[in-house]
Formats: sequence, structure tokens, C-alpha cells
Amino acid sequence: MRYRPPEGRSFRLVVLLSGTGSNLAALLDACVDPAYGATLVAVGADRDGAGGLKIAAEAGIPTFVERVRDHPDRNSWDQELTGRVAAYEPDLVISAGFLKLVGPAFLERFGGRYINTHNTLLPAFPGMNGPRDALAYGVKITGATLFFVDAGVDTGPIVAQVAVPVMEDDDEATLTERIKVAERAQLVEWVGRLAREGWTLSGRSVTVP
Ligand SMILES: Nc1nc2c(c(=O)[nH]1)N[C@@H](CN(C=O)c1ccc(C(=O)N[C@@H](CCC(=O)O)C(=O)O)cc1)CN2
Ligand SMILES: NCC(=O)N[C@@H]1O[C@H](COP(=O)([O-])[O-])[C@@H](O)[C@H]1O
Repeated sequence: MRYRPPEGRSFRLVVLLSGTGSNLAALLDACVDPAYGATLVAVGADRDGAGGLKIAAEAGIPTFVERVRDHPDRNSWDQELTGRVAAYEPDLVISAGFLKLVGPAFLERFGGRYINTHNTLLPAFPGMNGPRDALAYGVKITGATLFFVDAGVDTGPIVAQVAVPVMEDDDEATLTERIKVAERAQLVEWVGRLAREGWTLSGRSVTVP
């Protein structure tokens, strides 16, 4: 599958998040420069009060919240989330600390156009507690992975990875923060490249010309 950058209009981004939004803030900064080649058109969350929603609102970006608990079942939430995101006609959807697994409706609509940044070197330590699991295992190098989301948990085709050393005196908080610094730089670099150059997805291979 080949995705070419649109001609005659800006490349549109929607960010999904659950937390503080430091990755969102980095993307917002990057989008200020027209040469970056992308515009952030909306930010969505699965919960009220996520710090990233405040960052978006202060920047004048439309926000929305779609909570699982407001739906009779997970599929209904997945369908509603799909519609909320689709209304903004994104070229690319970015999960940046979005702590919900999306389902078939979302992947049917946005598969191949939905990336997630994860705070370990996948396939090691998937899930919600990556840095904690990496520390507990005793790895000496971990990092961050940017990948296209598929139906598994952190199993999709990898766009980019960055390594981060584990220090002897690291705890979960210090390691998590050091990973975030590298993760933000990687996210900003690769979202820009995807927006400006497009991409080809073939099996597990991701190519950016
Ligand atoms: N279908 C997929 N959806 C998402 C993926 C993915 O790989 N496949 N990646 C994420 C984010 N993610 C890690 O990066 C992740 C998110 C959520 C979970 C999880 O187990 N969540 C539970 C509940 C969590 C909670 O609300 O406290 C759940 O969804 O029921 C694991 C990994 C983006 N979506
Ligand atoms: N697997 C899900 C997960 O743990 N994701 C992680 O949440 C953080 C969000 O930070 P932010 O809200 O400051 O952007 C990021 O480090 C991201 O990798």
C-alpha cells in the first residue's frame, strides 16, 4: 500500500492521547514551521482531564473525548471513535500515549494510516508498562519504537526505533523520562518525513522514499 502526500493542501494530523501530552507539544511546535509539511487538525482522548487536551485547547486545536464507559460495549466505542476521528479527515492518525486498544472499525478505516509511539524497543516489552518491564528484566539498552498499528498489541510494522541506554541508578521514572526525550525527537522527525514524502507499507516493511 502506497500513501502519497496530498497535493494542493496541507497534510492533516489527528493525535490521540490519554496523558500529559509531551509528544503532542513537540508535534505542535514542529507544525508551526510551514516547511514541516503537516497541520494538527484535532486531538482526541479516551478520558476527561488528560493534560494533552489542555495543551491542544490552549493552542486553539479542536479536541474531543470518547470514553469507553459511555458505550454499551467496546465495539460501539470503537465505531464512535472512528467517526469522531474521521470527521477531521486526517491523512495520518498518531497515538501518543493513547492507552486504549482500537478495534476492527478503527483499523478498517485507518489501517496503514495510524501510527503509535511506544516507549521500548519492540518486540521487547509491549503493553502499558514498558520501561518498568525493561528495568525488571535488566536490559542495558531500551528505547522507543514508532510503528503502524495493527490488530495486535504493539505488533505492527516498524517505522523507526531509537536506542536509549539504561543507567545503573535508573528507576522507572528516570528511565521513562530519558526515553521520552529520544521518543519525541524520533516522532517529530518521522511524522515530518511521512507527511512530506509519503510511505509504502508492504507486509512488515515500511519504506519512506
Ligand atoms: N489495536 C491496537 N491498538 C492500539 C495499539 C496497538 O498496538 N494495537 N497501541 C496503542 C497504545 N498501547 C501501547 O503503546 C497500548 C494501549 C493500551 C493497552 C491496553 O492494554 N489497554 C487496556 C486498558 C487500559 C486502560 O484504560 O487503563 C484496554 O484497551 O482495554 C496496551 C497497549 C494504541 N492502540
Ligand atoms: N504503551 C503506551 C505507552 O506507555 N505510551 C507512552 O506514553 C507516553 C506518553 O507521554 P506524553 O503523554 O507525555 O506524550 C509515551 O512515552 C508513550 O510511549
